[in-house]
Amino acid sequence: IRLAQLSPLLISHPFITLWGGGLVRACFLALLTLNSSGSLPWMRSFEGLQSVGVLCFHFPVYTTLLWALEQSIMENLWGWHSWERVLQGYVVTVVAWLYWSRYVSSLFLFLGRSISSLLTKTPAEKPKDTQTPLKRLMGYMRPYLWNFVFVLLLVVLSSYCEMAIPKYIGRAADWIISEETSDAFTEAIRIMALVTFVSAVLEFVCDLLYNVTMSCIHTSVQGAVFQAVLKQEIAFFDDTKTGELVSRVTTDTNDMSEALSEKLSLVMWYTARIVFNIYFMFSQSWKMSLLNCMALPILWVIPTLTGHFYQTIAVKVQESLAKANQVATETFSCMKTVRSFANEDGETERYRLQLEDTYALNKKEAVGYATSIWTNSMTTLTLKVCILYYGGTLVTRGGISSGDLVSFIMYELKFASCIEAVMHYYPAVRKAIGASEKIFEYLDRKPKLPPKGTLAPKNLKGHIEFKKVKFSYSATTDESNLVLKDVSLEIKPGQVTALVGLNRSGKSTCVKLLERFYQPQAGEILLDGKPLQSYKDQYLHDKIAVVSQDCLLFARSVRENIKYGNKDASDEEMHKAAEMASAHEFIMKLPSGYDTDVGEKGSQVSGGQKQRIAIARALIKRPKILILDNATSDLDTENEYQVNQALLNQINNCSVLLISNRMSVVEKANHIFVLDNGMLKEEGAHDELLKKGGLYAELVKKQNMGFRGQEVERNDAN
Ligand SMILES: Nc1ncnc2c1ncn2[C@@H]1O[C@H](COP(=O)(O)OP(=O)(O)OP(=O)(O)O)[C@@H](O)[C@H]1O
Repeated sequence: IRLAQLSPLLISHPFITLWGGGLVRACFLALLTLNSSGSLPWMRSFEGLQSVGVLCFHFPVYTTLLWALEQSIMENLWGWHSWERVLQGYVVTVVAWLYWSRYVSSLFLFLGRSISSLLTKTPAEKPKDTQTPLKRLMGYMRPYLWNFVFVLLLVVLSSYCEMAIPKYIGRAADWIISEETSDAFTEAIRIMALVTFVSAVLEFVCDLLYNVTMSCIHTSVQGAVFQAVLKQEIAFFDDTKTGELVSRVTTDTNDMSEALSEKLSLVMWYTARIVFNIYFMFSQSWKMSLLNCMALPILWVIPTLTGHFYQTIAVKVQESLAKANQVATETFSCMKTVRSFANEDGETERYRLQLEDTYALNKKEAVGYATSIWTNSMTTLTLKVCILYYGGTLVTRGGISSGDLVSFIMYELKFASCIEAVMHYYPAVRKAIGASEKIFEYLDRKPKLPPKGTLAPKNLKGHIEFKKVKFSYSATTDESNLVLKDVSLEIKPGQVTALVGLNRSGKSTCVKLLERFYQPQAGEILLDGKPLQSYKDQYLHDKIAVVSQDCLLFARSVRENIKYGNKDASDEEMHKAAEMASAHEFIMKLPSGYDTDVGEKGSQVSGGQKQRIAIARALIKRPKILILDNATSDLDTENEYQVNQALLNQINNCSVLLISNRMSVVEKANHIFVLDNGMLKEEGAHDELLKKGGLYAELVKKQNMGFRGQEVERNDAN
């Protein structure tokens, strides 16, 4: 190249050599890249070829720009093949490659997705797995499209007005320096005052409209996430911790909407200001503006890289915070257990360890933030010094007026602060988008439920049949994992059927299958001869009422708890249900009767009272099938017997499935099924089973012996 440059043909045309050399080098490298079998796939990609372009043409472009700015270019024209320049070329190419691969591609993706999501009519409720968080967010913004169009218009107008002010300051400065006519000065001041006022009013209206719109979007996203979580199958709740769910629905959506309402609006404002800033700068002095713009790519690369870093780290911080929340939620909800084991220090330690993890991630985040701010300040500072120096020389040469320089310096200062602001807020917006990924994960998750049923017959007999049902909580159907093994049983209409067995034999699992919380892996469950899944979900839950051992009450009044899911029920119906559950009497003695708040999880009432309220809650539905799964276990033997008897006597025309560990309670049942380790061992009436002398008889015997043993012990103690 050096020899060619010095040849008699080219020595008088250094510019042609510069550009021609770049072109030859680009063609040669591109050919090599595309034809060589050893080149890497990314090199053959569009980004790879772009990088070749940057490597070969950045220097001719740079030199030409310097020439346009009337700067000395002799050294560049004759020294572009030196090793320093070659090295500099590779450094610039690496930076450009990072810039292209991270920023430009994401910008194109952003624009493409934004436009397509705004134009396509796919409703936000029907997400596709491939949709990115950003596209999903745009989906929620679509109903407010016109609000956003109006906001954008206001942003443009107000930014234009704001950016016009330095121009009139420059004019006023020119008047002060020349002291010609006062008209120009007063006109400049008048226009300045007017545009300042208009800009302020527009900004106010815009902020108001934007924030109101964003709060609407926040509410709808939060509602949708909550609804999506509630729609999931029960197994999802078994696997996902409550703290994590709460964190996703509240903290994450709040963080996201906060960042999007505040930070995104600032990014929008400052971007519009940058655009008008550039416009006014070029109208003041295109040469100085060109110099200013040469620094732009460097100013953009930094936020892009830090933005990407933030996005990745934000997801990790969210996960870590969700885990810490889980520890806190679990500890507070089991506070009595924690206290009774005096394990406050243990729980504090667990929480501390989790917070340490979050702290480590926050430190990384802080390093990224500090680096981006520092590099940004350094670049803008250097740029300011260059502009002042170059502007000064232009004024002395008479290229521009002093007022123009004053305006330009003001534009330059604003430009720097706008770039700084975008750099500051842009990573936060990316971070919010990163955080929203997890939220949309829940929205996108399709519940693993069977197809919806359609049956809702007016008259239901309440006849249930289990036919060779096999079930395992894990996906595998290995014999060792099966909780129910070929269970066949029948609950006849209007009869009391009991299910007994040792702990963990699968009794409650049968109930969960009846409630359709899980699906059997083999066999089928029939209700009035039709498969259970062919019934409508709401219908099924109206007809089947379950009172289980862990009957949870909500932190609301007794009235609200009994009418839960049946808020239209009358007070008479509520009283009747409470009487049937032997609850009316004690409820009336509570401080505010039916309006007494039962406290969190029913902490303000005793275990037995809780269970009676839960029974009333089930009876108010007037169910066709009533399942009592150890529903009265918190009552003493005497009370349990009484409540059960009262219950069974009053319920007419209703199939009852009774699960109890007390044999005295089940002995009155019409039919008894005995489960052992997930298998049906025996069935029959109480007397038949006793005579048989099998597992049931053994259970009865052991319980009687247990009671007698306790009595003997008590007598001995007395
Ligand atoms: N959500 C679940 N996920 C995984 N395994 C479970 C789940 N619920 C119950 N199991 C397991 O299924 C088996 C049967 O439990 P199930 O609660 O049906 O028995 P049970 O006879 O009602 O016991 P108990 O009388 O103690 O209430 C047990 O081994 C239990 O650990």
